[in-house]
Amino acid sequence: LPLQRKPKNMAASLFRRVSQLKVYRRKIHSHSLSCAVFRHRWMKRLPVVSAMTYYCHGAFLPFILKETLDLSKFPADKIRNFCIIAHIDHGKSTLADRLLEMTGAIAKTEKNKQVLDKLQVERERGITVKAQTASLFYSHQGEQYLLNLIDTPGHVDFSYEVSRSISACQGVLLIVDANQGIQAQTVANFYLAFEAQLTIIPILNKIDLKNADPKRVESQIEKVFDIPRDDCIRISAKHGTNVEMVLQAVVNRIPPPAVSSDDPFRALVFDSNFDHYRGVVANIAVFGGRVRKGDKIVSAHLGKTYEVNEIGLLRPDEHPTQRLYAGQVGYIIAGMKDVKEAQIGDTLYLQEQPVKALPGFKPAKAMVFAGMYPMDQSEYPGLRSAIERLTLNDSSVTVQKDSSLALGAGWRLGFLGLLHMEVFNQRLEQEYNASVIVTAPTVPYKAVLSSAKLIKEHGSEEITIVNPAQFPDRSVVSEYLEPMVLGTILAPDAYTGKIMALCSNRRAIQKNMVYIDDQRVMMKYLFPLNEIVVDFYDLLKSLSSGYASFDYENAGYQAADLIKMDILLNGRSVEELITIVHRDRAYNTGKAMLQLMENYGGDITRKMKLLKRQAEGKKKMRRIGNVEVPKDAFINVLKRKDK
Ligand SMILES: Nc1nc2c(ncn2[C@@H]2O[C@H](COP(=O)(O)OP(=O)(O)OP(=O)(O)O)[C@@H](O)[C@H]2O)c(=O)[nH]1
Repeated sequence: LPLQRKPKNMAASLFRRVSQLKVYRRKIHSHSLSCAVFRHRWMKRLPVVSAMTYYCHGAFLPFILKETLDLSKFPADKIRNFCIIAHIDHGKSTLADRLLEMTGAIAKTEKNKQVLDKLQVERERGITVKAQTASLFYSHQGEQYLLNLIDTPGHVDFSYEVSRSISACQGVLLIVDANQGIQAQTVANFYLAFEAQLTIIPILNKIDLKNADPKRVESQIEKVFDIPRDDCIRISAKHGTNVEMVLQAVVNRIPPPAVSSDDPFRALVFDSNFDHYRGVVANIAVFGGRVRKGDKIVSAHLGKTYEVNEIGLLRPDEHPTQRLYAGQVGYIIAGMKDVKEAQIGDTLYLQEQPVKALPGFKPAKAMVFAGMYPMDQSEYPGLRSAIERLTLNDSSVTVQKDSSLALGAGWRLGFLGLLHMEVFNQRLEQEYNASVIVTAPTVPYKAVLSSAKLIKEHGSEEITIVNPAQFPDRSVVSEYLEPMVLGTILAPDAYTGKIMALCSNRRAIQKNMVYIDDQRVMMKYLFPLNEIVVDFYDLLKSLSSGYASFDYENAGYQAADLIKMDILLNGRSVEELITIVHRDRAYNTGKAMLQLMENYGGDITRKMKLLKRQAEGKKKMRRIGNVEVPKDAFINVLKRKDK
């Protein structure tokens, strides 16, 4: 490719030259980071050439990568698979950017911020929602290494993504903000990696900050995780300080995957996406043997056979290769039409060489349920297809049809947590232009049935209740159970009193309390999930002036004195307002909901007068029992949202 002085001319000349080539998949932008993959028509038998162009500080840096990049040069001992884990905002994505730049996977430019955060919600909220993978080439002491980096989300709702990323790795970079120190998710993520017996490299980030206190944070790491302080690497991901040391530590400290290319092929599916043109793109970690284009592979879960259409590395964009070998991490496209065919945790093997499936993952369990309805019933088909398409890429969302007298036909969706639910909602709106009504979230309660007839009907003694309206009557139940979580709170000790009062108000039982240094306390509490799902985190943050952090893990079910609370409007129970509450909470919860109704009361009379004059006024009312309530008021009560 020719290099000319002016970037614009360069772009024009590049476009002229590639006009003979078939543009393959990617759009070309002349003024932004552009990545184009071209397939040469008259060189069919030769390797397909991928040209990547980068617009960087006013100059193009074109270079060519061959699709036939010979991955056999990277036997398992030259491979390191690792992920980055940390508390939210401690700098995972920023460090990932630096690692990508230093190994030449992306160009060094202001525009390339958080390149692994691809979704619009990720960029807007500044959080990582979906784990991403990038293969990096790194040369160390005269040897070439292939480093596979998996960037993971930090928020508790997405810890499922963390655990499955961990399963494809031998080591982790545990990042801790040198100013904030260890936080609740640092602890939770540490244990995920520790229990999986991965090598843990502690990294203190943001040492450039004025208030950074790496010494104090190193002693926290020593005390809480029992990792020698000398193992810590002090860096500034923002400025690139000492990031080279991180790469060296990855090569020197993390063991290579213990696999062999001579074994039969088997690969673990650790993530999958749906592409409308090419079907399912599955991310795999090869645990043995090798695979190439044209191979017939079988998915252990469904026993279905597929032909491999394309395989390759993620850098972080897809880069096709001829083969993938044991120890390597990449993607595979094999004509699967539905993400359910590439289940996360599934094993792929060659048709002619069946192998034992790898231990997969426990499926993600929905912990928060809410009703979702179209604003108007005429929008139902559009919303249905939007939900179907979005769940194709997020298999942790559960979907059940539901209907309501006031809101019409809709769905009851299950999410991993409240943020997960909000993100899903935001994606529906942004990516599919759908407007939805979401009802107040509830948690999955259980009931142990005592009636033989009902046990027979349900096929089991225990049933899960995700819709409060279906709460079985006490006369047929021997016991109600509620989901519990073990919460970890880290905060400066000045707030301990306030935090303890908040927790006891939420029916929590203290399990443990330790000082991690002379000022910070770590507390463990057993909480009913229902008590923390909506506003606990916000309250905790505000009463600790933002200093407390919180994380939780599932802790099974416990018997609870639950009741079903009906709300009567003009003497009739309204199905949508039925709530499951702990007996002690019933009065206050009921009062709060009525208060909300009352707050909208003024609006109701005002709106009634207004709407009477409008022909379409009727449409905006919902007939509930024998009372007409403006739709807005009703929806806001359902959402438990005050004016
Ligand atoms: N001063 C300073 N700021 C940093 C450094 N590294 C990251 N940051 C800033 O910290 C904020 C959070 O960084 P991210 O990389 O988005 O954090 P993250 O851990 O990936 O966050 P999640 O993906 O949401 O979990 C951003 O505003 C970064 O610019 C650093 O070394 N020094």
